[in-house]
Amino acid sequence: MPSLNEEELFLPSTPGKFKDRSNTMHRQFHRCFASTSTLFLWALFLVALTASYLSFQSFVESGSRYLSSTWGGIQWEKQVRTSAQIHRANGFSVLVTGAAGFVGTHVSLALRKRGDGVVGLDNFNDYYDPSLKKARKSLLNARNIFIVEGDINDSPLLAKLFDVVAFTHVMHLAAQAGVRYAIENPHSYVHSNIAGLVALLEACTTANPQPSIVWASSSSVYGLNEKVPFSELDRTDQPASLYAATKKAGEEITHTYNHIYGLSITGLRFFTVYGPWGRPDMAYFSFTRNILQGKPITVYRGKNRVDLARDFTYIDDIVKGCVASLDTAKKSTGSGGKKRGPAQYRIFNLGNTSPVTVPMMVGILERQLKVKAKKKMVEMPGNGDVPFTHANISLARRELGYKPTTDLQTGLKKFVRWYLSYYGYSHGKSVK
Ligand SMILES: O=C(O)[C@H]1O[C@H](OP(=O)(O)OP(=O)(O)OC[C@H]2O[C@@H](n3ccc(=O)[nH]c3=O)[C@H](O)[C@@H]2O)[C@H](O)[C@@H](O)[C@H]1O
Repeated sequence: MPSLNEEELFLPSTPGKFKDRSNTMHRQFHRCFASTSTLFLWALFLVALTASYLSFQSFVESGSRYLSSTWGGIQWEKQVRTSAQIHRANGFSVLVTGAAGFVGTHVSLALRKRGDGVVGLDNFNDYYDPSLKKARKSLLNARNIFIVEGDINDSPLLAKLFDVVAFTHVMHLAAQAGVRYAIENPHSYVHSNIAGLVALLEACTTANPQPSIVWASSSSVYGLNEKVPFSELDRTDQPASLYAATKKAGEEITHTYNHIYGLSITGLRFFTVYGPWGRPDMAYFSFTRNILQGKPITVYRGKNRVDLARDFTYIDDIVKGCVASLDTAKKSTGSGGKKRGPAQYRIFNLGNTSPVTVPMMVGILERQLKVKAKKKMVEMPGNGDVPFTHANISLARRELGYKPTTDLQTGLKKFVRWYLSYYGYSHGKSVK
């Protein structure tokens, strides 16, 4: 049986019909043309199929990003706008980064209390117990302050925030804190204190209007300086920790943005801030916990058994310094990403001006808690600590009217009262 040729394969057979050879050429041409256009149609179909598959994929991806994202959407924008609303004459709308942090929470509350609009931003990382940050968030939510959950490195998020609200000020407190933790996790400092800072400044630069920026530097920039008290005019090129180095870098970076883009910048060098809702990684906080739980505490000592000392500064005094900085900040001068004139650039020490040694701080805690600490005196490990800090605050006093009023005894009393009410205290064991 003869096999079917290609022509027959693709044409329906017409049994009993004579095949007219005179039309063969024409038919072949026609079929050839028909098969080319079929191929073309197939190719077109495949291209269309691939294109729709790819666009479906990107739709699915963006959709899932939207669904998994903690920000965005009409409801979210409404919450941001409402939170940013100003409730006093000539008030501010302030973006507070690190709003669920220790200082961020207190500053946000103070601003809201006087009628400023406040939108918080915090990534709720687990450097220390995130449940404390969530509790601070609840505190803020109860005062109608909305906290956006997100990272300062998230440029689309920052752009969106500035798109939704014309912030007059940014209070930038988000950072990787802690002096000694930098040995364990150096990259976290670069991520938050360098890359995150740059991402924020970029967003502020292109925002219209550009906000004025007040941000947290640190007393640690004075590093190994021996001349006391530390003045803003002193050298700051001998950092003893990566934390200090990133804060110092922040001062240089903000200066660059001030110079090129006209951003108004105020950097605040905080001196060992303490108080209610504080950071559990700090000595006064972890000592309190250990003392109550009957656990030993490690007290570092300097060379030749010299006690370490800090210019411990109470949170309420720091808040006053932050708010005064916002109040006295001049407007940024840039617009459309371009500088239009010189802009304000300031740096202030915010300390207490009366250093206290660490063993004295422990003594105060013992008296407040009515429990004797099990002290282990250990030579200060060379992991970033400095032997003492002491702020000269003349500049802040003159320019901001800054005047700290809380001594360590009074401040720790308030802290201990908060600690016991928050964590509870039963039979020497702290709960929660
Ligand atoms: O001013 C700042 O810019 C920084 O202040 C804070 O750093 P510090 O002044 O180092 O505070 P903190 O850790 O409470 O140690 C206090 C004292 O206790 C000693 N210390 C500490 C721990 C310990 O186990 N034993 C001990 O003796 C220790 O040797 C030190 O002498 C912030 O954490 C930091 O984020 C930054 O803001």
